[in-house]
Formats: sequence, structure tokens, C-alpha cells
Amino acid sequence: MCSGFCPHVPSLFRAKPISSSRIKPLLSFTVKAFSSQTSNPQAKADDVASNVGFLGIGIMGLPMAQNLLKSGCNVTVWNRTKSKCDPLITLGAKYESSPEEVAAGCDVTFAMLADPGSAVDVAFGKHGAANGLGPGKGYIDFSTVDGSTSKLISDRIKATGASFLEAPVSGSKKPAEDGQLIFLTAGDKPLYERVAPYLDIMGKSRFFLGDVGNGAAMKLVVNMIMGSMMASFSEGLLLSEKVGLDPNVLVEVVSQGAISAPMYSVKGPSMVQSHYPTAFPLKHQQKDLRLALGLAESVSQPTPIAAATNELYKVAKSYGLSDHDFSAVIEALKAK
Ligand SMILES: NC(=O)C1=CN([C@@H]2O[C@H](COP(=O)(O)OP(=O)(O)OC[C@H]3O[C@@H](n4cnc5c(N)ncnc54)[C@H](OP(=O)(O)O)[C@@H]3O)[C@@H](O)[C@H]2O)C=CC1
Ligand SMILES: O=CC(=O)O
Repeated sequence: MCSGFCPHVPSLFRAKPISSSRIKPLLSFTVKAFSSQTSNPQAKADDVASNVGFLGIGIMGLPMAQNLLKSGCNVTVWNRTKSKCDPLITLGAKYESSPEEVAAGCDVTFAMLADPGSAVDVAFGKHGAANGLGPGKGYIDFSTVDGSTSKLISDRIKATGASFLEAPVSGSKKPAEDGQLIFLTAGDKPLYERVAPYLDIMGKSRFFLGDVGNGAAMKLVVNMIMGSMMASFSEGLLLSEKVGLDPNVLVEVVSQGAISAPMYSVKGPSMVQSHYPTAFPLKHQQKDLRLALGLAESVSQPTPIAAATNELYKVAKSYGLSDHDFSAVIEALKAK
């Protein structure tokens, strides 16, 4: 595995670890060329003193905003279903009743929404964040969307005079809780530098990938691979059981070899029990496959495995498994 400094890796994609675990003050920290890796246990409020907004308090938004609050940031929150903000209000968050009001009162506003439709609505729909934005402010969208949607949001945000950064994340509920997300950012470089201390509170590494659309594309490619890996693993678990093997032993064997992945070790044992506690909702994995197929279509790249995988997730959705974890895709392979 390359360290991130390999000469054959284009500089745009190099990850550069920093020596100190302490992030530097907001206005004076050094941003590594295009990407950097940090560890964040000592990240503190006095490193990042301004007011931040957080829109979309779902599975991911809740722990991400929680980590900002625990680091001492002044956080103002909004969610369509207000009650989901309660744990954050208890921790000291301020609540506003629309994205517009959050954006109006904050220097930078983060958004973590379900899909392209909700990301657009919250960014520039009625009472959307754009109404409260203006010069000097920043809008950072963590939602997993396609590049066209991200560019549309970028255009509408920039028309207000504010800056825009797309920043989808790799890493699920537990990495979000642990501040171990990977940020795949693109767009306004000065805004990236300005919000890097916040990203370092919520994540373990960040990549700046250039123009808006590149972060979205990277995220969709990663999740296309992940969706297919999970579908293939599901086939293996069921086949092993049908030929008389113990699928728990398969999980153990896989975990020791070249195809080992944390996802298999973490989710495998509960999949064997037909339990799918939701970390990454199946409906979002299918959305990501659908968007990745659109991306592949746009450049005529054959992706037959992802196409077949997408069909499997659609079957799982038709079984009512949309809000279960994406590992429930295994149910689509069981005889009904
Ligand atoms: N869970 C995971 O492991 C990961 C998820 N992601 C991506 O992050 C994003 C969020 O995921 P996650 O937190 O799991 O999803 P959730 O489904 O838990 O949360 C979705 C959020 O979007 C809001 N929302 C949905 N529709 C609308 C709408 N029409 N208008 C306003 N708000 C809306 C929801 O509000 P309400 O509470 O009212 O429903 C909620 O705050 C997705 O794009 C997902 O693909 C990325 C990495 C990991
Ligand atoms: O998008 C999901 C993830 O685990 O990353």
C-alpha cells in the first residue's frame, strides 16, 4: 500500500500525514497540498471559534454535529423532523426553524441530506439556505449526490456571493461517531482551508480533488465498489451455508486473507443471524449505485457488475428493506 508520498501518485491525490495530532488555529494552520491526513483527539473549540450551522440531523448528521459540539463549537441546527435535534439542543446547540435562518446566523453551514432532491431543497428551495447566504459565508454539502446536482447547488450558492464546497464522506455511522470520516472535497479551495479544522474534528482524513463534481464522482465510485462487494459477500455466505459449511467460519477465513475488509468482519456475523441494524440504509446504497451507473453511462464506461448489483438492491427495496442496513441485500438472494 502506497504511503501517499509515492512519486507515481499524481499530486492531486496524495494524502500527506501530519506529524502533530493537534490541529492548528483557524487562520494560521498549514493546509497540505490538496489533501491531508490528521488525527483529531485534541481538536478543540479554541481552534475553531466561529458559528457553524448544521442542516440534516440523520444517522450521519447527528454524530457529526455532536462531535462539533463536544469540541466546543457554536453549532446551530435544523432538521425537517425537529425532534431529531433534541439530543444536540441538550448538548448546547441552538435551533433555528429553517435552513435560511441557520445560514443567516452562521459563518459556515454544513448540510448532510439524504439524496439529490433533499440536498437541492435544503440548499435553495423555499426557505432554503441560499436565502440566508451572502459574501463571506460558506456552504459545505456532505450529502452523497451526483456531480450535476452538486454543480447546480454550487451555482445557486455562489450566485449569493457565498462560497461552496462539496464534501461527501466515506465512512459510516461508527466512523462518524468516532470522528474518523474521510472527506472527499472539491470546489472552493479557500473555503476548504477555512473549514479544514472542522473536518479534522469530524474526520481522520480529507482530500481536495479540484473542481466541483470530482468529490461526488470519487464518492460514487467508492460506493459502487462497496455495493458490489456486499452483494458478492452475501452470495458467498449463502452458498457456504447451502453446501454445509459454517458461514461464521467463512467470515473468519475471509478476515485473514487478501480479500479481508472491515465491512465483512463487522457485518458478517449479524448477517448470518439475519440481523441488519442500520448504519448505512439500503435505500441510500441503491441510490449511490443508481447515480454511479449514471456517471458510468456519461463516459461510456461498462459497469456490468454494478448494473447487476443495482438490480439486487432494487429487489431488496421491493421486500421493504429500504431502511434496514445495506447488508440486508442478502435477503434478495434467499428463496422466498
Ligand atoms: N449512513 C451512512 O453510513 C452514510 C451515509 N452517507 C450519505 O450521507 C447522507 C445522509 O445519510 P444518513 O444520515 O445515513 O441518512 P438519513 O436517512 O439517516 O438522514 C437523511 C437526512 O435527510 C433529511 N431529509 C430527507 N429528505 C428530506 C427533504 N425532502 N427535505 C429535507 N430534509 C430531508 C432527513 O430529515 P428527516 O429526519 O426529517 O427525515 C435526515 O436529516 C446520504 O446522502 C448518504 O448516502 C455517506 C456516508 C455514510
Ligand atoms: O456511504 C457509506 C459509507 O459507508 O461510506
